[in-house]
Amino acid sequence: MSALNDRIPVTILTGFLGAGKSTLLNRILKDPVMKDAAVIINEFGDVGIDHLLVESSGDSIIELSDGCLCCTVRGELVDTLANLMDAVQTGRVKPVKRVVIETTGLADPSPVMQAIMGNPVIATNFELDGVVTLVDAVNGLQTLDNHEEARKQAAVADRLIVSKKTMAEATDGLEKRLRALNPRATMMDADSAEAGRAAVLVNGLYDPATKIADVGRWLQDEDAHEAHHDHDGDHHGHHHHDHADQDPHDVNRHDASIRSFSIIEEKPIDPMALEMFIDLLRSAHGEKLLRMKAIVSVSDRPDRPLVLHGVQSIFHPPVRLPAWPGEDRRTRMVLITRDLPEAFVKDLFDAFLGKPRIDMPDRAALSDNPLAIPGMRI
Ligand SMILES: Nc1nc2c(ncn2[C@@H]2O[C@H](COP(=O)(O)OP(=O)(O)OP(=O)(O)O)[C@@H](O)[C@H]2O)c(=O)[nH]1
Repeated sequence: MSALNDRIPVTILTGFLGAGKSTLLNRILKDPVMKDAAVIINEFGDVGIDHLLVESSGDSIIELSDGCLCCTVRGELVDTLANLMDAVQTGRVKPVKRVVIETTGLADPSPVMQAIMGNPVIATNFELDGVVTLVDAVNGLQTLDNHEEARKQAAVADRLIVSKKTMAEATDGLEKRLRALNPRATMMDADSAEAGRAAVLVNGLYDPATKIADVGRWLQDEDAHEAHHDHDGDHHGHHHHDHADQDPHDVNRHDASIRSFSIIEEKPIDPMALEMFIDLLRSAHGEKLLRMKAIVSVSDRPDRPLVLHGVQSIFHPPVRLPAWPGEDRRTRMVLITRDLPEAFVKDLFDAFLGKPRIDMPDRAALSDNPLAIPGMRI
């Protein structure tokens, strides 16, 4: 198959134990569009019952053995995806248009995302499309308090789906907290009709068929936000918004280390500077980088933006879009970090762009990093 053009989108469906992942997936699988989808379910515990709950099973439901996705199953997930690809290519199973991975409730989603992006064979054939996270309205707040994995699940989501709302007394607190943790994810109720449609699984940075990016969706309210906070005094030439930083009392102390912010740059970026910036970010601060998505104007081909996305130190091979998806031709990056302050990342970015500040090291001082970025040759 011709790589890159035909990559199969993979959606990760996550959410804490009992949040309603299987229930929602069952509904979604009834959507006729899902007949060409493969579902991979990661079990935790000895008895694999989830696959029995997923009613429309058949050949396309694949179950991983029990175990934590972050260690043993990561290799198994790679093997499973490789086998699936092989089965499709040799005609043993019908072509697959989408893969859904339902994670165990206890999983940190990052290793799952990395399994898709980090292996060259897998990344040639599959594209991480997005992360859909279910949050239970009854236990959600408490789960977020008690489990780092649950906070990460919510922070990296493209879509947040709140389940069991009818059973909860009030959901304002939970929704506010999810908003602070992840200002850009679209939020919906599990009970709503739209939550049960296959379209909830589609969150990609661009459509793999047309390569048209949906930047508006992944930047969410960026424009609305800019209208309210016009940072006129921003002498670095790009705007920034730390959504989680509005009111310190708004942010739960457990969530305080997780940040979501954007970097916007007007001028096209020198490819070497971009490469070095990403390289340093991922090699030196990878574990703090929960997620990054970017559409970049690169100075060698400013008419054809580059889409980058990564999780921790692992990045998908960059994709050149045929054209800009809209009028706005600025570089836009969205980062979700943990214990990595916005100001630090922005100073780093400025330094690589050749905008050093008096108290900051310049690009030359930062660029003696020996690590190369696989797939980052642009
Ligand atoms: N009222 C209500 N109940 C729900 C909803 N979603 C799930 N449930 C119930 O919650 C329980 C757990 O749902 P599952 O779909 O098994 O949850 P899960 O996230 O797959 O659970 P694990 O696989 O254990 O992590 C079941 O009894 C469901 O019927 C919802 O939106 N509303």
